[in-house]
Amino acid sequence: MAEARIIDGKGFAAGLRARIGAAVEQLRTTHALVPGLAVVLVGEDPASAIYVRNKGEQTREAGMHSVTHRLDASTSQDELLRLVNQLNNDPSIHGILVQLPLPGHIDAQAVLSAIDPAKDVDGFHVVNAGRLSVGLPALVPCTPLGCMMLLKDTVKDLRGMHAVVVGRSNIVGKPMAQLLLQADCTVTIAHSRTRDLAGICREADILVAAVGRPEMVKGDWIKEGAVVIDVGINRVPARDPAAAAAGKTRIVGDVCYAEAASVAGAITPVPGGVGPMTIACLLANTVTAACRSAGVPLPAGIGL
Ligand SMILES: NC(=O)C1=CN([C@@H]2O[C@H](COP(=O)(O)OP(=O)(O)OC[C@H]3O[C@@H](n4cnc5c(N)ncnc54)[C@H](OP(=O)(O)O)[C@@H]3O)[C@@H](O)[C@H]2O)C=CC1
Ligand SMILES: Nc1nc(=O)c2c([nH]1)NC[C@@H]1CN(c3ccc(C(=O)N[C@@H](CCC(=O)O)C(=O)O)cc3)C=[N+]21
Ligand SMILES: [Mg+2]
Repeated sequence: MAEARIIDGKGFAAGLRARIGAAVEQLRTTHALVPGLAVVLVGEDPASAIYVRNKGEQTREAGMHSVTHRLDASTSQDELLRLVNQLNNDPSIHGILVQLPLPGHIDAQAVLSAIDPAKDVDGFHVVNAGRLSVGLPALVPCTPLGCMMLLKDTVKDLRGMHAVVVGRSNIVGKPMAQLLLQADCTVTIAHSRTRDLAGICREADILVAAVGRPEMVKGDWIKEGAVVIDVGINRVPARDPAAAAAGKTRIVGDVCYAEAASVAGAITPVPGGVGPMTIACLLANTVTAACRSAGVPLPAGIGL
């Protein structure tokens, strides 16, 4: 069997950002509309700090307005809610993202519920989750949206395919399953209590792994020719023992890539697969939110 086709999320994301940049330029010149994104980071989590910096840079590169609020880890829930409320009422801001995880003393659900659903570019508010599940226009969570764009680009006709999603979180697994269902896939959602996970995965034409366990999905869990979307971002010790001893790390997915690549028909790498799509879709959602708030038609080429 030939090696799997590598799904180039990094390249696809660069193309999407270019289309977003062109759309932003159009909105500015024809509607005097500049989409604005506010990212809120509470505390010092180093991984989160990198993503937040990338989000700010890529937002500005696309010609959008970008603000980042870095708050101390000791910030109270009330202070955070006040900031969210201020951003809800700021007409220059069309999208609000509060980086997760939040420190333990803050109720994340209370904060997410305080975001104006029209500015909820993460798509985590119950109003957007509900709209997605009943098939109304919604802001769709960025990671599943990005996975879906890659799938539609990879597979000609998704209808009737058996999609298995491993993971049922509100931010990845559940909305991913909703989007696959909307695309007429037959969807199985697996999780930590699923019996015979390997056997169920082996039935998948499309396998989405969003588990958070390094290289859990093995090559013999994958059907010959299946499309594998690896959402996992797991930091593990560097391959070189000396480097590992010095604390160096590398990133791997939830799928054992080396094994999977000789069985699958197509697969996303980690890094360079789903991750870059997540940030590009955040920019896309911000443009979508800005257009809806201004009553301007959505630009073509930046959605599903
Ligand atoms: N590329 C990107 O842009 C993004 C990547 N991620 C990455 O995706 C992964 C998943 O993230 P997220 O959904 O937030 O994680 P969560 O921890 O919220 O959810 C993990 C899910 O996996 C299930 N699970 C855990 N262990 C097993 C197991 N042994 N067998 C089967 N299922 C299992 C859990 O089941 P149960 O519900 O029963 O506990 C749960 O539903 C992480 O690696 C994360 O870093 C996340 C967001 C964006
Ligand atoms: N409110 C909120 N929304 C999120 O969307 C959100 C969040 N909180 N908390 C953390 C997770 C994780 N996440 C990623 C974004 C980009 C990459 C990414 O760009 N990855 C690159 C680089 C990986 C690297 O080298 O670090 C890649 O996979 O190629 C990964 C993961 C968004 N998340
Ligand atoms: Mg990736």
